[in-house]
Amino acid sequence: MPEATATHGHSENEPIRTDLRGAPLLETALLNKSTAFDEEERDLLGLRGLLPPHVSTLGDQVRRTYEAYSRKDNDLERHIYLRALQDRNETLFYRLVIDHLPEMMPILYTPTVGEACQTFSEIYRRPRGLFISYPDRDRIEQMLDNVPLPDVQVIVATDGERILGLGDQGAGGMGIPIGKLSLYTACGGIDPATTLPILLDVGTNNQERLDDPLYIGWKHERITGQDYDDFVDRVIQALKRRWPDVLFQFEDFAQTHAGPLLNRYRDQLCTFNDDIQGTACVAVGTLFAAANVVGRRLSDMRFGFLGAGAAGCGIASQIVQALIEEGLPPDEARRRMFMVDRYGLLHDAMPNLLDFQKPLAQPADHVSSLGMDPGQAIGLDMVAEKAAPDVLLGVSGQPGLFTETIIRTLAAKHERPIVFPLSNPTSRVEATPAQVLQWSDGRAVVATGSPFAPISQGGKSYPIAQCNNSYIFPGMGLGILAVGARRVSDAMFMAASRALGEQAPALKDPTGAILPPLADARAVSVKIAEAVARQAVKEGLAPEIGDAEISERITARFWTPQYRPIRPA
Ligand SMILES: NC(=O)C1=CN([C@@H]2O[C@H](COP(=O)(O)OP(=O)(O)OC[C@H]3O[C@@H](n4cnc5c(N)ncnc54)[C@H](OP(=O)(O)O)[C@@H]3O)[C@@H](O)[C@H]2O)C=CC1
Ligand SMILES: CC(=O)C(=O)O
Ligand SMILES: [Mg+2]
Repeated sequence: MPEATATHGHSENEPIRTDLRGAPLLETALLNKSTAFDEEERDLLGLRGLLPPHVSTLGDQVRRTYEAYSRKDNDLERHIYLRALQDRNETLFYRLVIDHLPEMMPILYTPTVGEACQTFSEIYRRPRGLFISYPDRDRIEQMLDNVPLPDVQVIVATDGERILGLGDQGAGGMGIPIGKLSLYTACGGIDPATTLPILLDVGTNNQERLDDPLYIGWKHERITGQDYDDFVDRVIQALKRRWPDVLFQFEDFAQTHAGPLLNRYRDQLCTFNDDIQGTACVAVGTLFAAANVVGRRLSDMRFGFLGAGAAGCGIASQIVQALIEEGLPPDEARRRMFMVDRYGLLHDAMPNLLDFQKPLAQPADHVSSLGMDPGQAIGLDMVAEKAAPDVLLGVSGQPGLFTETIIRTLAAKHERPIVFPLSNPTSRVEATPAQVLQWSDGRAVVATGSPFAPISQGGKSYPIAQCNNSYIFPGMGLGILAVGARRVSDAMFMAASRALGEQAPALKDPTGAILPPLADARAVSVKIAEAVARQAVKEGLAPEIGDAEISERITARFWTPQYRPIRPA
């Protein structure tokens, strides 16, 4: 008998039946109501005396926990508090988080989740999710048997090698799947009983972690090559056998693995890579809105990138597709992309381009025609000067590389430069919004990957949009599950980008924000889910159902934190 099963799709008054009694029930986070168990439940479920006599409401509990949360003196302590609450009482955790989403998102997610991953071994309290460690590779089926809630519908998995812009965090990377799945529920209405965070523990090359006596992971250098591929394949095949329809999200894999794993598995199961595709999707959605603010079409613009890795190339590929859909020939669309990586601007005369970078490399003769020398490493400052991109995106994971000179150069060439320093966490941002606005005299349209407070400058306040894949994946998951999509296509991501772009306040008022407020995240996810689901049906990736039924299904499975009566089985 599972501890608790999926609770979506039922009316608020329909009882949940359980065999659990007394203390074990209070220990079961998905069923625990703590002081909100009513008199009848206390008698029927062996709780009398285990709780103080006053029966609280969920609202009382939210007030109590918010006060306790507010008393913590730093963000990591607030993170620890929220995670402990999640492990104690999930309904209350989600009610609290949803009621304070703009305030708590930076605590549960970037930037604080980065610190939580770095300190994961010290702040570890209770088990959550599945650690599949390389030495256990012959026991994967057995480990899957141990998953407490067997109705798994969404998995987020990482191997911890590229955690935000913080590099290899080994098993501490588990903080990311836990955080992302919390957002699936808080922002996308995915029933938490159907989610499973997974950490693929293949070792770590982070010496600090290896030297740490408290490190919770496998103390071994990372396995690589065929051993790595075989291990990941074993896990994925076992997951497919157990949950054939599961949505599997790859998260924070290093560049060497991110693209190859996606390409290997995207036609084998319902899967996507959030850093490649989710990031591309939110960036393109935000660019649709930004283009509206500056009163131009994307297909009239050029795009400069710092960082031609998983995120950078993912974003560029989807922008190319958007430009093609606006009418540009594919070659011309690609010539609009200026991808600057560690060794300079990518062009086709460069040796050692990675396979996924090749389609985005500039023709060397085009580079020359713009006055740049393909025989030399071409830096971003040169690209800013000679190619004059209208849009500059930062996905390098390196702080401070959007220098004053670069931003001033772009601001001299464009009335409204669009500048998105997207690297996470906050400590890795390529330039702060305050810098970008200062160096562009307040003319730049800015969005960042991590949250920043509004900037006041020259008597004006500028809201800073958080262009983060968290706007996308919750709605993506909701749409996929609602119609039972078998695969995740690029066109489904494009539909999500358009649905996001259409919700930008800037569409109605060009001085408005380019992304909807975080407080509206649940409504935004529903719109994205509808668009994604419709696209899946259109492509034959989901059963043929009409728009009205799609909306009904999304509403029916949208999970809301509320206490339902609990009764003995
Ligand atoms: N806002 C959002 O929603 C998202 C933001 N991100 C952020 O984007 C960043 C990158 O992620 P991802 O693409 O997956 O990582 P990758 O490692 O795949 O890509 C980073 C790229 O930047 C290059 N790079 C490193 N240093 C420099 C430099 N000094 N100049 C130019 N290029 C450089 C790297 O080269 P090399 O490999 O040689 O080091 C690599 O190609 C991270 O900080 C991540 O948090 C990612 C996903 C979503
Ligand atoms: C947001 C995200 O997925 C990242 O920074 O990796
Ligand atoms: Mg990520």
